[in-house]
Amino acid sequence: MNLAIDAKGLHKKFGSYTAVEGVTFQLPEGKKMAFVGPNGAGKTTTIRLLCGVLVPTEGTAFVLGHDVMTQAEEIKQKIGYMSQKFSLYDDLTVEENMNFYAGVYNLSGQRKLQQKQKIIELVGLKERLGQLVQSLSGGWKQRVSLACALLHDPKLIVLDEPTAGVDPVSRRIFWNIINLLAGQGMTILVSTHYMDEADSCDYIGFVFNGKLIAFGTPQEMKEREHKKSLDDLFIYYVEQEASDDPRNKHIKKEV
Ligand SMILES: Nc1ncnc2c1ncn2[C@@H]1O[C@H](COP(=O)(O)OP(=O)(O)OP(=O)(O)O)[C@@H](O)[C@H]1O
Repeated sequence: MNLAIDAKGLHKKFGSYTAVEGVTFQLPEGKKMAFVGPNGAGKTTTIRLLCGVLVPTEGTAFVLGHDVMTQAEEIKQKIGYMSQKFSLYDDLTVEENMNFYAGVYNLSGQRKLQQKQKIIELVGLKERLGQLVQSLSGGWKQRVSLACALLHDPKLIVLDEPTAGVDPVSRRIFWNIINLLAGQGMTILVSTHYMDEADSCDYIGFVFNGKLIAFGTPQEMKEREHKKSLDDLFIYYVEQEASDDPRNKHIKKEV
């Protein structure tokens, strides 16, 4: 089994604050995984560690066989990363944004043309190419951002809350594209607050207080803990974690 991600004991401190604490998991190639957790739990920081954007304080991680400590540039060239804020240029058109990202990934000539054409079709952007990004709705911005992250044919795409604040129809269209890519063998890591999105993934990691408090397939976790839904399962894990940690006694009452 080839691993797309192999993380062991990842820690990240900002000053004296620990944002990520001992994150360990393995994601096989070709699988879909969701990080689920409340705001501030450490999902984005973990994602940024795995994408080679942040350097871990402790621990190791290999992404597509590359070490996050020493081969961050190789990782950035091989993965597609869609950050929470979409990282698009508002005052450029859709196509100009795609051209910019083609440059970032060193695409030129025939290959650039072919890749652009393929992705425009996949994501359904043909009618929007000349439109300024600032005039697009959130759903369209999300699709343009995905298109930019796919231009270089990455084997792994990492999506940080891609559907936050997006309408249900756009959310459905977006997931149809993601599932098409997964069907073609692409590995997907996505962070989300939507349990239905997480439930459709092969693996789920529940993140709370900087820790990966549970990891597994949705089915096996629900069966193991005798829970009907992911909501119940998540609350169960958070309560357990909170009751183990005297600093979190209040959480038990709140959830
Ligand atoms: N550069 C930084 N400097 C200091 N603290 C940071 C920095 N980046 C993140 N943090 C803190 O680390 C914690 C984890 O943040 P992170 O963005 O990873 O959470 P998250 O689970 O992605 O939350 P959200 O769902 O709101 O995006 C938060 O308390 C945040 O304020």
